[in-house]
Amino acid sequence: MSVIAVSNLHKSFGPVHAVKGISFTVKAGEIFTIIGPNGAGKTTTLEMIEGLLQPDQGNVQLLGLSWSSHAEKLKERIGVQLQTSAMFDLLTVEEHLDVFRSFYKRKRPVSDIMKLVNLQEQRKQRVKGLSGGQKQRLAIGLALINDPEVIFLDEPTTGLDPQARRNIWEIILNLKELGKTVILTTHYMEEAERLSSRVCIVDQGQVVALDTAKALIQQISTEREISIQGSIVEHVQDMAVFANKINSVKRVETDGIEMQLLSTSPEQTLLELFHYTTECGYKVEQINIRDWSLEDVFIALTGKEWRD
Ligand SMILES: Nc1ncnc2c1ncn2[C@@H]1O[C@H](COP(=O)(O)OP(=O)(O)OP(=O)(O)O)[C@@H](O)[C@H]1O
Repeated sequence: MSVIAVSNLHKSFGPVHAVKGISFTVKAGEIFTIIGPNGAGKTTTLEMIEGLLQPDQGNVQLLGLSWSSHAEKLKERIGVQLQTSAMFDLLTVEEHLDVFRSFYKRKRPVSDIMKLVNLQEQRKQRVKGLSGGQKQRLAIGLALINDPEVIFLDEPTTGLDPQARRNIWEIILNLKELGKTVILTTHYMEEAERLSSRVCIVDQGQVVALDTAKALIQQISTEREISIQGSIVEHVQDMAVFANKINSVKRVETDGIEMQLLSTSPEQTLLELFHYTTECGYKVEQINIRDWSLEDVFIALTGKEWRD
């Protein structure tokens, strides 16, 4: 069943056509990630689904309901963490959760939330003393206080250090374990690849691609890049001549003691190549098989470099 169904969403701000006909559906229990560069239209799309912005055109169905007829019901059933959260510097973590809890009929115990977002030790700490990562975890905790079925997280890890980012990833994966549906936006390709059930790549207000990260990556190429480092330039040149004759090898380039191959079957290519180097007594110092990433998908589909 679709928890979210958006069709043909459009939104302009004056002359800026920020969202140009976005459509997708999100299934129950998915971590659905909208990824795209700055200004791609991610937040605008999210805010139209969250009921914070009125679309100029198009339709949003959330939990089978629409904002125009069921706003109050929907607010009880969703949780929203905005890109920037206004908090009260002098209130503690626990006090924040208590205040937000009072806004809802349906609620989860504060102790549960503190455990979920790993803030038990900071429960008596005032917000002004929290680190960036802790503040962000509290913002997520506030979005969870009504035990929502659908949780919207708008760039929850932007600006955080790698460890703090990983802590948030863990929370998001736990939400999936709890059966929640999570809609996430991010700039970070690695994050999208690690967390998402499906990834929606957005650029200039439009969906460029939508699928699992694995399927998107497979779609751009069945070829893999293999880098090999030898020890003597002449040997590497011989290896390149040999590699060029291997059926599964589509391209060979050398640069000094480095050789790069594009292969449709890395295992087969390496097997044949090692057979050759062993026979010739050539030394191979290092091998690296590069995985394609979502970044490669973005570049292949838009012709643009990814700007993190
Ligand atoms: N309230 C607004 N008034 C005017 N222009 C806006 C407004 N909100 C967004 N825009 C413009 O709409 C476009 C899409 O913005 P949006 O914030 O949705 O992008 P985004 O993908 O979320 O970007 P970021 O990753 O930087 O948050 C941008 O060109 C932005 O400047």
